[in-house]
Amino acid sequence: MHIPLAEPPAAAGAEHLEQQQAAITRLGHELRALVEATVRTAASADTLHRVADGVRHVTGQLTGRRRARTEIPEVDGFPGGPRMYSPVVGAGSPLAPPVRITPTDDGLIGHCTLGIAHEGPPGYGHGGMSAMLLDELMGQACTAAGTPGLTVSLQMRYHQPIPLETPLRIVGRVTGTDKRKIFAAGTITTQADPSTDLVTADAVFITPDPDRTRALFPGLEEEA
Ligand SMILES: CCCCCCCCCCCCCCCC(=O)SCCNC(=O)CCNC(=O)[C@H](O)C(C)(C)COP(=O)(O)OP(=O)(O)OC[C@H]1O[C@@H](n2cnc3c(N)ncnc32)[C@H](O)[C@@H]1OP(=O)(O)O
Repeated sequence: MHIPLAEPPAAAGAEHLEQQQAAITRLGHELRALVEATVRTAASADTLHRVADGVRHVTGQLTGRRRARTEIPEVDGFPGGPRMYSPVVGAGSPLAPPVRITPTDDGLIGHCTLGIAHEGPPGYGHGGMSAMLLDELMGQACTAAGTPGLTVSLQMRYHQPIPLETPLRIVGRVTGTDKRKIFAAGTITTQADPSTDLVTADAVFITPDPDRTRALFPGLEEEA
């Protein structure tokens, strides 16, 4: 079983997928604005109840077919393609900052800004968010290197707090491989001061064997 990295959407239907992705991105943007307003507001209880009623009404409009748990959305490519609903990079996810990733000669660089919704200590990023950002960047670096894998070990080191509302730079790169094991490293700095590490991480990823891959991801299309 050979699993190819995801290709961009085929020409037929590409326009439909682009329209879907644009709409998903727009809704994600509005939802993130709602989340930001929600965690910052000092509105009265009456107002909060009224807004909650409105949100419940809006949620009720997302009717129709719902995707199954293991289904890969048509707008996504896995592994190696867009992940519209990822809690890290997904433009459609209100949970995601979202991180924008670009390749480099040595791995991947991600850019994002964390908001108050990602707060741990007052004014600073939640340590779990840092782990999520680095896990994603290192995981995607494995995929970009042609060796996609699942995290089996994640070692975090927190050197300085991550400032909120400050553009961040997240680096992920593969440092070695040993059969199905891929070793990776990552750092978070501010964009303004990329030489001062705020958080660093080392991780081990494993490419599941073909039987495990089929069992874990039944939605993956196989290539003969
Ligand atoms: C192509 C298919 C798609 C692939 C996937 C793509 C995903 C693309 C997502 C990209 C973006 C997501 C980025 C976020 C990444 C997540 O969030 S991943 C989610 C969190 N991780 C998980 O849920 C993984 C849970 N773990 C598992 O399911 C199983 O451990 C795995 C990964 C399937 C591996 O199981 P296994 O194949 O039975 O592995 P096993 O034979 O026990 O061990 C293999 C080798 O690794 C070693 N090993 C095992 N555990 C460890 C460890 N903790 N430390 C060091 N070595 C270890 C073993 O000693 C063994 O070594 P050797 O004896 O061969 O030298």
